[in-house]
Amino acid sequence: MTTSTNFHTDWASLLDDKIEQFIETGTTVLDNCYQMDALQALQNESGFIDYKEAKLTHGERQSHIRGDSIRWIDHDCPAGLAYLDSINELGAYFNRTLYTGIRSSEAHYACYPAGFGYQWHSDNPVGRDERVISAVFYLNDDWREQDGGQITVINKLGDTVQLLPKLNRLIIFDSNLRHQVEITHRRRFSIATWLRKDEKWV
Ligand SMILES: O=C(O)CCC(=O)C(=O)O
Ligand SMILES: [Fe+2]
Repeated sequence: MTTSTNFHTDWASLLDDKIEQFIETGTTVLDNCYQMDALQALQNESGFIDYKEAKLTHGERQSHIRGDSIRWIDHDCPAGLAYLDSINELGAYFNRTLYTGIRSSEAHYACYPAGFGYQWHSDNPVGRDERVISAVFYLNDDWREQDGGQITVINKLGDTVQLLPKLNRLIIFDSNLRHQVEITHRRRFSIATWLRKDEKWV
């Protein structure tokens, strides 16, 4: 741990009741993941960092597809690293319960300005499958329906799941599922996170 902030979360107690749902649908949502000091540390770090422009895999921003600015979590982000330590515990939980073979994680802060979203996509580029599970954690106080910015996921059964990006909420889904971010009407902060089956690259 690189910070004294408390990021401890008992993933089994949050997920044991939902794991059947995750197997069946490829999606689940957890609320109240962390304590207030951890949330504040993440909010603080996400709001005071210099965002780089989001890049698609071919290296060019396409704001008609995605409108977020991102910053990858690295050694300059102590709260983000503590968050990733806890996400690695989540990966260990999935490996124990579902034999997912997760070996690394990666995450970036993202900020969507009002008027932007992220159109339909899946998190593995065509022909790749290293990302096993996607998890998006939200940092937005008092988010309301009229603020927009919902994440919409088509689950394994073909049903549409739509959720608000509320503070302390983690949405977890199979990285191959298609999803989008609806146009947000307020500045929207999140941490996009992936559990991967290959070795860490940072
Ligand atoms: O912020 C979200 O709700 C999802 C973001 C996303 O799909 C991505 O960054 O790949
Ligand atoms: Fe995505």
